This record gives sequence, C-alpha cells and structure tokens, in this order.
Amino acid sequence: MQYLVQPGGALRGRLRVPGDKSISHRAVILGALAEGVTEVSGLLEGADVLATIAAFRAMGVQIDGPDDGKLRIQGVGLHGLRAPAKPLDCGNSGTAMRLLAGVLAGQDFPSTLVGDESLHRRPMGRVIDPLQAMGARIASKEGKAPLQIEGTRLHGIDYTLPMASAQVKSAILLAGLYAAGQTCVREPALTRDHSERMLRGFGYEVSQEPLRACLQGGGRLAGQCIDVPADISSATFFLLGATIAPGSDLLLENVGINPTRTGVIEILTRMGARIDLTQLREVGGEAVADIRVRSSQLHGIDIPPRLVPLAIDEFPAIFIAAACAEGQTRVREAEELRVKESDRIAVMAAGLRNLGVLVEETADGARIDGGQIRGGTVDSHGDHRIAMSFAMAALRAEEAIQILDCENVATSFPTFPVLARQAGLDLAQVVS
Ligand SMILES: O=C(O)C1=C[C@@H](OP(=O)(O)O)[C@@H](O)[C@H](O)C1
Ligand SMILES: C=C(OP(=O)(O)O)C(=O)O
Repeated sequence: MQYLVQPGGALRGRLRVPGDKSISHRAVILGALAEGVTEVSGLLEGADVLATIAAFRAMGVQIDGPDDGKLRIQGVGLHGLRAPAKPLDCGNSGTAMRLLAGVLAGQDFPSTLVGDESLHRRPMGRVIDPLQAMGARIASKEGKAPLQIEGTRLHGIDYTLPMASAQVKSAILLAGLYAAGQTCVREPALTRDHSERMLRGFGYEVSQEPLRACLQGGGRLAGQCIDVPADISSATFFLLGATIAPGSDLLLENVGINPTRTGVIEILTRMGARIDLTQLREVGGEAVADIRVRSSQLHGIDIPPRLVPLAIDEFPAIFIAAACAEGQTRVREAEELRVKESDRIAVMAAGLRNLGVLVEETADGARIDGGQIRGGTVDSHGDHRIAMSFAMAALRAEEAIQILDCENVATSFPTFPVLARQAGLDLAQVVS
C-alpha cells in the first residue's frame, strides 16, 4: 500500500493520537504475569501490541479485547504460563521480541520467538548475552531471530548495558523477576523508564537511581487498572506537520510526557518550534499533558547527543524538520538508528535526496541542509515512522509525495491516515 500526499495545507484543530506503544506492551506483559485482573484503557490497538497479546494468549492467559482501547487480562501469576504449542510470532516488533525473551528465559518450558523479515535482521545478541549471563539457554543464528529459548533457573546479575536500550534493560529486569537474588542494570545514558514505573505500580519493589535499576527475584505482581496516555512518538508526526506548515495550530490531547520521552520537544524547541504544554497532570505514575503546537520557522542545530536516546524513535520526523529549517542540522552519536525497523539513517537520507534535499550521511548520523522540498517518490522500506514522517513533509513540498510500502504504519498508528486527514493533510491510500 502506498500513500499519495498532495502538497501544501495546514494542520488545525484538536486530536488524540492512540495509546503509547511502549506502555501498552508492558501493560499486557505485567498484566499477564500478575495475580488477579488487570484492566487497561487507552491501549494501542496496533499490530505490535496485538502480537504481544497473541503471545500471552498462546501461553494460556485469558485476555478479553481489545475493544475501543479496553483490555481485560486475567493474570496467571509469575509461574502460571503454559508452554505455547507453536513459535510465538512478534511480527515487526523489537519490543515484543526482546521483552518476551526476558520473560521466557526463566520459564520451565521451551519456546521459540519469530518475527517478520525486518525483525529477523535486527540484533538480538544484546538480549541473549546478558540473559545467558543469568543462566539462560538461548539458541540463535548469529544473534538473530528465530530465538530458541530453553527455559531454566536464572540467577541475578549486575549488568552494564553496552548501548542505551530500554528494551534490553527491560528484558533483564523481567528475567530478574525469575532470578535468584538481585538483578541490577546500569545504563550508559537515560532511556525510557516505563518498565520500572509500571513494575512499581504492580506492587513490585524496584530501586531506581539515575542510570541504575535493581530488583530482587521471587516477588509477586498484583493486577492493576492502567490508563495508557497517548503516544508522544505518534504525536510527533503532528508536532512536525503543524510546525512546518504555515498557518497551523493544533492541540494534541492527553499525551504522555515522561521526561525520558520528551527529547523531541526539546530538540524541536531548540530549532525554534512553538510548542506549549498545558493541563499538566499525572495518570497512573506517568506525566501527561495537552500539547499545543503552532507553525514557526525552524533553524538548524547541532543536536546534543544526550537527547538521542530520549528522542530515539523521533529521528525520522526530526530529519524532515531539519530539511525545512534554515541552515544545517547535525545528528551524531545516533548509530542505534541503523538497527531499527530499517536503517533509519540510510533510508531517511535516500528519501530526502529523492526530494532534492542535501544530506550527508555519517556513520553515526547525518548533516542535513535545510531548503526546498521538491516532491517525488520515496521508499519507506516498510518502516512505519519513515512513512508517516514523509507524509508530513508534503505540507512543505512543491509537488505531491508518493510513499511506498506503508502497510506497517498499522504496527504503531493504524488510524494515522484518518487523523492526518482530519487535521488537514491531503493523504490518499493507494493499493499497489
Ligand atoms: O522499550 C521500548 O518500548 C522501546 C525502546 C526503544 O528501543 P531500544 O531499546 O532498542 O532503544 C524504542 O526504539 C522502541 O520503539 C521502544
Ligand atoms: C523501534 C521501534 O519499535 P520496535 O523496536 O519495538 O520494533 C519503533 O517503534 O520506532
């Protein structure tokens, strides 16, 4: 499926983007492993989260829904999962595969994790290594999926992550629930802390200091009610669109603004964006706000590397912002972008060049010179965030932008075309 987006227009009105993907995955996982019922509202009904739900159903957990963002999970307790009859299919989702690997390492049954072509290219050694150090038995082909997990008794470790990754941190903490003794994870830079917060919400003690989280194995999780805020990573496409399209004024409601996720707001604001947070509140241990964004002229900046992990999924959109800015924007220490659903540095650079933007790719980032966006065809390489970012680029393009391979938008934001049209983007879906 392709998108054909006509040039120009502005984004106006108010809208609520779907639930946070990271929090939705964790609500399903902890709800399944808890004792008692967990009720979730605001859940993201995207393919990634549906894969996590299907995996727990295949292990005997009764899950009703999702229905209009509501999910009811009958938790089976930490030791209540049953052996799945077939490999568990994580689809396109790195989060599902890595977090499930942590859970499955400590079960008393074997399991296999598989996914789509993109997921089978992504590095899994980063979870296999620390889990093996905890006693796990995991077979893979050169650190890539499929992962065959034996299920064994685990012991705690004190592990320093070689890269800033919330998925690896979370996999180790989840395995730590099953491990004898204490499990600690240290991270080289701050990453999203939804696992730590939600574990505490389920009554599990987690000691958290800056860049370090520890827990003791052998406790229990108690079922909860979880209200998932809107996903700042999905809101980002609208922050981008409203900023670059003259005459825009948009209110994004109920967006999660956990400080480990707001790097995009800081980066766009440094570039000159007009973004205001209102109605700040806390919902279920997570900070939430309404976000107003109005159009403004951006200027290029050197993005501080400490902001990279705090905006890691927002770089496709930030590349488009840079293309619309005056002067040069520099992205560095962002090599993690090369191991996402696609190589996001290479795919964004190629797409921008097709639209006439000057981009110099570096090993760990890019230098992007702002200027005119011509219009033309770009290939998203099946990467949802790249497809949505180029859709918004049309607001500033001279001619239409055709975007190839857009099916995977459904992994994180199935209602994107509808909400984008409502806000003012002239987007058509073309079945190829
Ligand atoms: O923990 C999570 O939910 C996520 C962590 C990040 O991945 P890494 O841990 O690989 O940086 C992010 O890119 C992904 O979309 C979701
Ligand atoms: C990287 C992403 O997700 P995942 O790693 O879960 O596939 C993303 O959603 O941008």
